[in-house]
Amino acid sequence: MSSRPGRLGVGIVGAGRVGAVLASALRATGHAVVGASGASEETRERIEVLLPNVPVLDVRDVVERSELVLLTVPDDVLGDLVAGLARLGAFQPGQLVVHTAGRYGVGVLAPARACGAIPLAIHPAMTFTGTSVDLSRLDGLPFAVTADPPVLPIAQALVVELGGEPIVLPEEARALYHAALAHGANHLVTLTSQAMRVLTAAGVSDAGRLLTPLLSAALDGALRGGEVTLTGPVARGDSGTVAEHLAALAGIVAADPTLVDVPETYVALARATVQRTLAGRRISEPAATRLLDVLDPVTDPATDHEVEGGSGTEVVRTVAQLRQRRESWNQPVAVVMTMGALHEGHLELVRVARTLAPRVIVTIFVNPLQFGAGEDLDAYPRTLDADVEVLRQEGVDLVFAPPESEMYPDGAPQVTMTAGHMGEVLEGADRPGHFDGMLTVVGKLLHLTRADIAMFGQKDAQQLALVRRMVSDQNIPVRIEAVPIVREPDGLAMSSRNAYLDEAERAAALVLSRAVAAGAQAAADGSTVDDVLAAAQRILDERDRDLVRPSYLELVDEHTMTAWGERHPDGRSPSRALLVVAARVGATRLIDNAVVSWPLQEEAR
Ligand SMILES: Nc1ncnc2c1ncn2[C@@H]1O[C@H](COP(=O)(O)OP(=O)(O)OP(=O)(O)O)[C@@H](O)[C@H]1O
Ligand SMILES: CC(C)(CO)[C@@H](O)C(=O)[O-]
Ligand code: BAL
Repeated sequence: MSSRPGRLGVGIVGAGRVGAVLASALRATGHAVVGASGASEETRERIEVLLPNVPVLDVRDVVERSELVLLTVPDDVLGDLVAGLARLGAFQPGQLVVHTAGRYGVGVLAPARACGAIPLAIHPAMTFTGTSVDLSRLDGLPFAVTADPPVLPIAQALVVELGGEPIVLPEEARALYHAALAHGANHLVTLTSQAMRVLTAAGVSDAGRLLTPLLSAALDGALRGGEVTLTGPVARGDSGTVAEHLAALAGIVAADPTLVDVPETYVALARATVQRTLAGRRISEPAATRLLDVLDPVTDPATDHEVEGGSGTEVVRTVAQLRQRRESWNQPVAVVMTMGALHEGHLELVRVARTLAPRVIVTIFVNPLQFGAGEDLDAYPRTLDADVEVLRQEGVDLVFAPPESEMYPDGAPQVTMTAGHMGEVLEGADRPGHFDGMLTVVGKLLHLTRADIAMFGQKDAQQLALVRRMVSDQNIPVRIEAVPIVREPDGLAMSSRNAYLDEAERAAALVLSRAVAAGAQAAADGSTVDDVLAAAQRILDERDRDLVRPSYLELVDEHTMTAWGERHPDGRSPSRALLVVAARVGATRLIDNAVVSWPLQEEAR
């Protein structure tokens, strides 16, 4: 027991790093350490070094012999230990029972309190090595202190005696307090070692030396000034750089899978950084959206890696990643360009592509350039996860699903494609600029994928014709393959926009496929151009006029999109033409068409 007045006999249960250091500090202030318990060899050694001549006793003896019991066991065993000691009757009235678990207040000591002991919780906000080096760290060190109000001064005095600075915390704040400390300190270690591992992978021999000034300055800045001291690509809204980082990190993970935790952490922290810089109004909402797009889950190179390893379908989000994958292939490549929300029509393009080339790339990008003001850019269905899943089942090699910032890093491009007159008729008349935007992105995607073959659906016939024309006018080295329209069993041409239709609209929409089918039948029966149009028009006239507002119904040349009547005012029939129709069904714009061909004798007429 204590030898000098006011000094206490201190017992220490679980002489781990913290316990041994605190007990040693108490001893230095004149308290007697009457016993320590510790099962492991390491603990015993620590007791010998930091607490020489202190007897190693079993737990119960330590508690029974001391006026101040320091419980420094792991958080998870503390509750059971206290309850067990209480059951054994080891605690005494008036005894100070102190624990040092950050996460708990004094509630966990309730069984000791029930025995008349005085429960106190003190937690040094420090990481300890368990050696004498730690003793100097106690000087001025903040300690969280929790105790019942009447005995709070005892806990505070104890901390002051240890050289620390007591910071009083209510019982209910302890878990948050401890979460904040663990997040800040422990995760800082994880983060720093990740940065060191990546630098080592980049060939830097002394990563610690390289990082020390920067990380010290960053930490110092953050502690003094908070988030406003943030620098770097997120704070600048530089999504291109972030995308480049992700691509580079994906590269090192492919070379060394033990680094797989790094891109995951990068993405999580970059997301949080975006949110904070946005909240602090340091970046604009569009800049934040661009950054978050780049950081979308599938951008996570770790996920890419899994996808690649798992099934052979890889999802990439950046131009750099696409180029890297593409360069590793020597075989012919077919590309299927889509805006996602995939359906059987798209899958038919994929299936045909697979028969034409050993490698298939599918691009998924809702291209803002081809949407006019007031069109459905924002509402356009985006179902990336489901799309990737079906493409995986189709055995697609690569899915390129870039965020907008990858395709247009500087916003809308300055130099673009122009469709010319052919882009101003039919769809182009209703959607000014649509085909310019479409051709611009198709051109880019052809360059990026360096595809040998590109698949386009006959459903978007004017698009198909324009792409062929661009490829020819611009000498782009690619073969364009058209795939016939895939229809629902009742004839409706499949389209991602069909998802917008309600039941009544869905039924009313059938009038489009029925109209072009009627025209095609009339041509097969040998009718004149006018009669073919009239047959289609008759069906269109039967439409539900509240729901269907036709935009055009025309017979055109499938390569030039010029109306057949314009070219042949005499009404002579061609051998083959395209019957195209468009209408708004409710608020949804739908298109359809049919290739119509006349019997040979009609052609000769
Ligand atoms: N029913 C279909 N049959 C054949 N090809 C199709 C069909 N639907 C779309 N495609 C083709 O798939 C490619 C990608 O088209 P997109 O992603 O725009 O789909 P969509 O269903 O046409 O969507 P939207 O609702 O915008 O018309 C294009 O080449 C398009 O012609
Ligand atoms: C070809 C295309 C993918 C370009 O955005 C788009 O117009 C489409 O989905 O048809
Ligand atoms: N389906 C063609 C692309 C578009 O409508 O924007």
